[in-house]
Amino acid sequence: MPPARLSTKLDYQSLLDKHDTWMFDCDGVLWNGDRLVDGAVKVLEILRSHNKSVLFVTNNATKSRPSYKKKFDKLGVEAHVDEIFGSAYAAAVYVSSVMKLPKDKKVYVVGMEGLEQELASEGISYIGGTDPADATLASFSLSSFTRDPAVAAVLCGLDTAINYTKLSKAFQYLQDPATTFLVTNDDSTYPAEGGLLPGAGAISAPLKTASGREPLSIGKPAKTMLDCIKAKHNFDPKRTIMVGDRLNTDILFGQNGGLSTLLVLTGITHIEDIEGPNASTIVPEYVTNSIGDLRILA
Ligand SMILES: O=C(O)[C@H](O)[C@H](O)COP(=O)(O)O
Ligand SMILES: [Mg+2]
Repeated sequence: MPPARLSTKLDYQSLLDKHDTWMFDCDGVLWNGDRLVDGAVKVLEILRSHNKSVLFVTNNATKSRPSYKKKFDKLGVEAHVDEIFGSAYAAAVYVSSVMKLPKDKKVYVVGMEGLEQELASEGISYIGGTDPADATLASFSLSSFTRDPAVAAVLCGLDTAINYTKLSKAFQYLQDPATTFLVTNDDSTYPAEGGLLPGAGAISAPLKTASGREPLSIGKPAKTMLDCIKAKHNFDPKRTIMVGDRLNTDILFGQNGGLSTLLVLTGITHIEDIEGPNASTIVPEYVTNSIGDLRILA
């Protein structure tokens, strides 16, 4: 069944009446890079004025929840830290609460401050990440590498300072099948301001190729992220809607969780991805151009 294309005030009013909890993806929905989508602030205000629960669910692992709160504040978007769920947070919770990584073990991180901060918040020891010693474009020599025997997992997320040294070190650990291979998410591209950039999936791809291993992906569409939200918020899946810009993460995440799904066309997905001969098999329930369209409810 094709998605319902929202257009009239009645369409948006009906969506508002049917859903108490609104989960918003961030990149490509609320903003692209640091550029807000037109109407995003107003729409969130309208939803809150109707006593709707608003949550933010992002696969972007570059920031911790407190760091995201600073971005929300800087952009003038009302958000509370406990409404924000990022894949860095979900990955840290997974390592601590699901893997139950022993205290004498460590994680080798390919990623940025967000991942490090969330791991630290969960009491997880890590190496790698933004370690200045790894921030080099020099070629990598194994003669200068000493494996840390405490490393029991490799965790890879979006790293805009990726280099051969980080990939080489992570790969050393991944050659041991006992080392757990985790990625925060698999997004192939990142919807930045003005266009697309390589996403987290493009950062972990070299490790998958070199190791021949498939990692466990924590972020959307996996249920781990929803489990993290359920641990902090009560919501009725039947009266919850996931608003996203990527079919194989946001919309699939919503479908996997039994949520309604609203696709917006301000990020990754274009109308030809859901209509016509090359349409995806992942079909959102609703589609609208932008979350700004919901300003009609003002
Ligand atoms: O590359 C990535 O990690 C993702 O493209 C990006 O961060 C997605 O973020 P989201 O759309 O889930 O907010
Ligand atoms: Mg997105």
